[in-house]
Amino acid sequence: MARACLQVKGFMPCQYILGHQKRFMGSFRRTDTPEKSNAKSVPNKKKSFIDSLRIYARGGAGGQGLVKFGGIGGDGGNVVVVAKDKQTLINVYQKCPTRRFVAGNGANSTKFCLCGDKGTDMEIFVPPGVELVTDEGQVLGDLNKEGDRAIAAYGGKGGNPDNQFIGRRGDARSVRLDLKVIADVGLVGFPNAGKSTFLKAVSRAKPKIASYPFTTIRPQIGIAEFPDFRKISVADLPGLIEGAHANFGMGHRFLKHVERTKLLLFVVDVNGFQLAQGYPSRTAFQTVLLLNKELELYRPDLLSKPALLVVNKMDTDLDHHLTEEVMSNLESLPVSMETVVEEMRPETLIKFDDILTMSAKNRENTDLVMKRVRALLDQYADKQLAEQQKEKAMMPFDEGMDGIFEKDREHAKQKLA
Ligand SMILES: Nc1nc2c(ncn2[C@@H]2O[C@H](COP(=O)(O)OP(=O)(O)OP(=O)(O)O)[C@@H](O)[C@H]2O)c(=O)[nH]1
Repeated sequence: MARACLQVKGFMPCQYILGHQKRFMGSFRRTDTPEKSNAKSVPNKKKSFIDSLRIYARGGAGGQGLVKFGGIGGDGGNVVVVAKDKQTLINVYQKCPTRRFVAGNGANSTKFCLCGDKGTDMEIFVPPGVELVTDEGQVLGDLNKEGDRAIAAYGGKGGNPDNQFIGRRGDARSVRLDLKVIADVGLVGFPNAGKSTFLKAVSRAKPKIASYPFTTIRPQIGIAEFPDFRKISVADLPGLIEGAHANFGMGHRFLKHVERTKLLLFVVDVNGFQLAQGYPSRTAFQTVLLLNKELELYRPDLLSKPALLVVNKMDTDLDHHLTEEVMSNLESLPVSMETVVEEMRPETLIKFDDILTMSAKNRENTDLVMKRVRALLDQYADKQLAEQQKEKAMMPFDEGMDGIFEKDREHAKQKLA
């Protein structure tokens, strides 16, 4: 990717962008793959937020059986990860800095107690939104709401006739607890576009706002409340940069939070984006295409999410010249794509449900944007419900189909007779 960037005139090599971002972000280290980054990640004790934690989980060993009396050993306990509200990953780390979680062993069978007791499960409480992933990339579970559970490591079977009464060892593996923000709306944009300002305008959240890029280095969730008490959660996600899909500039750590939001709200600065002096300058239209491309290269299915585009900082475009330019370019897509270099062009274009303008700073049109967001969320929820009902009606394993199984049973009985 870095090489590809270099070949294009005006394209900033990703490592340069990264180097610059590093300066802005202080403690962030370069990571080429998420696995690598997490393999090394030991949370800084001073950090108040982490969105990924690698743990070692070992199930308890099975108890020994008693051959003489045919006694069965107890099964080893499991290491279970449980979603709990108000829990954080940093809590998990603070409670167990070694990040080693071992479940209890099953009890041996004795002549006084032929069936050994099962080992105690080890429970790890994590915040909802955590995904359990092994080093091999296997997803063990997705904990979306309080009470959801997944097993990180199974306990070994107790000794029994099948294993010659020798209790088995439990599973032992490293598991990554990957937290992905769950929100109705995810704000997506380049740094400095005004995402945090928008969040502040529509909710009571108090995100950090500054005129330099990468002010937001962790997702912030605000709740927008309507007069009829309807609430919509909005996640301010850290700004993306070119090459984020290839994990440049902590790209994956930022992009992963987009996955679980229901609607994507793209925020672009009408003046375009320039990381700093000496870096390539992008027009607002180019930033839309680049964001589209980053998402496409990271996970193409994200493009099918409901999406709204908001062109921000209208107060700075007094003669509306820039707004008209970006609007006309967006209207004449895909023809207008011919005006940008090929490397910026996405293969599949996001279908925006609407394109709006606002001034987040002056709170102009911010309510209108939220009203549109609400209408779209409702529209998509209705659509989803209708689809689910349609699917249910077509499913053979439905209540209405019990009769068919009944008929099958009757048919089998007749055959046997
Ligand atoms: N003139 C004007 N300035 C704005 C507007 N919205 C945001 N800004 C300014 O733009 C700068 C960046 O705003 P942020 O809200 O921090 O931008 P962001 O997209 O959250 O930036 P990152 O945290 O880097 O991702 C701040 O100086 C804001 O005051 C707007 O509508 N008009």
